[in-house]
Amino acid sequence: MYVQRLELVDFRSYESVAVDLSAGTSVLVGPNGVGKTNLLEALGYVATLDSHRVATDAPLVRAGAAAAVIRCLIVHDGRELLVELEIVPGKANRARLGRSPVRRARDVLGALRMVLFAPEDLELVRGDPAERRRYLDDLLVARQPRYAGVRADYDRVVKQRNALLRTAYLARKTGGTRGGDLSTLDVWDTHLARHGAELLAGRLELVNALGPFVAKAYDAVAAGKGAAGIAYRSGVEVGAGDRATLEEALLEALADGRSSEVDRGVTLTGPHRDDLTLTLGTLPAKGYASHGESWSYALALRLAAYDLLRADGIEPVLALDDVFAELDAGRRERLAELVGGAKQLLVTCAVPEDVPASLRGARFEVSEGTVRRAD
Ligand SMILES: Nc1ncnc2c1ncn2[C@@H]1O[C@H](COP(=O)(O)OP(=O)(O)OP(=O)(O)O)[C@@H](O)[C@H]1O
Repeated sequence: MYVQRLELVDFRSYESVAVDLSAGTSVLVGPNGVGKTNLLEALGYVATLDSHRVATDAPLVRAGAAAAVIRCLIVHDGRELLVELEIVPGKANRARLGRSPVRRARDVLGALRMVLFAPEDLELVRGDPAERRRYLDDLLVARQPRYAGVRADYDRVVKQRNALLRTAYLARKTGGTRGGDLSTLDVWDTHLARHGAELLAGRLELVNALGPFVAKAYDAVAAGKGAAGIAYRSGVEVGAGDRATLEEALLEALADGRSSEVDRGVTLTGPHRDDLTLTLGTLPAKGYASHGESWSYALALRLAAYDLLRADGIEPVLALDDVFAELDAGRRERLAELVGGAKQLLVTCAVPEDVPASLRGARFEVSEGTVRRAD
């Protein structure tokens, strides 16, 4: 699959821009702050309905504008598919697929498969568990878009269960009598266990499949310095990892933890509290790995995601934001070898010489608000 055209209206720094791309490598060149990452971020948003840089949509809309539009023409198996997203902060996104409106924006997930590596990915190694959960869930959805619905159902249940626990907690704290009714908590436990087990089973299967790809990618990126290993860390006993066992385990854990949840007014059990453990040799990467090792690990996680999708028969778009400036000459060449065969590779850089000659495909010059083909 590859992106043939990207159009943006009032997205980030762009009032209106259109970029015609092709399969193979495209290098987006320009000084710092001119809007190179904004272009990749827009594509990433089409792929995940999320920004890799911000948690809310408001910064994605050009300052002073009310809404942003991303239009993206994708070519997959020789067929063209147009995806259009309108982002209005505080409201649900409006989406079109092939010019027809879709009921929910998440129906566009799967139209564009993309793996984006960006400097922010260092947080995958050094940041909170939420970063690693998002990495897993985005990949889960890229492999099987139905998981977008599973995740949304699970998030809704946690939110409603939390609201119930919180209301009871506040009622108790203020000595009130209203709002302290927890009689529906059992029903919410059942919902949480059902949706949670489905999400958990998906993540466990994913981590199993991903492990060898992470080890291989780290080895390639860091040239044999230590072995990278990943493991899923769950708050419940996962057993064989099948849905029925996980549902039971979650129900049991919810029953065991009921009193502390009621005491604290929040849901403490479930996949929304889990983590992906990253190790280098025998040590955890977080807290132990050097800057360079952490950076290589983050890159390896993205390259592994790319390789796994390819092994599934999905050829995603690969985007590398500002990656070559961080690497010495040897590592640059090795990375170029690893990614050079991508169906579509998008690379950003401030200094064109940082990008190995073997990757010099189409070149685009980015300057404030404009993108110009330069070769
Ligand atoms: N909502 C917005 N409205 C207007 N301008 C914005 C908005 N969000 C970001 N910008 C501008 O976009 C620019 C940053 O663009 P981007 O991050 O794409 O730069 P870049 O070319 O990738 O830079 P670098 O090489 O430093 O990574 C900044 O000048 C910022 O002020």
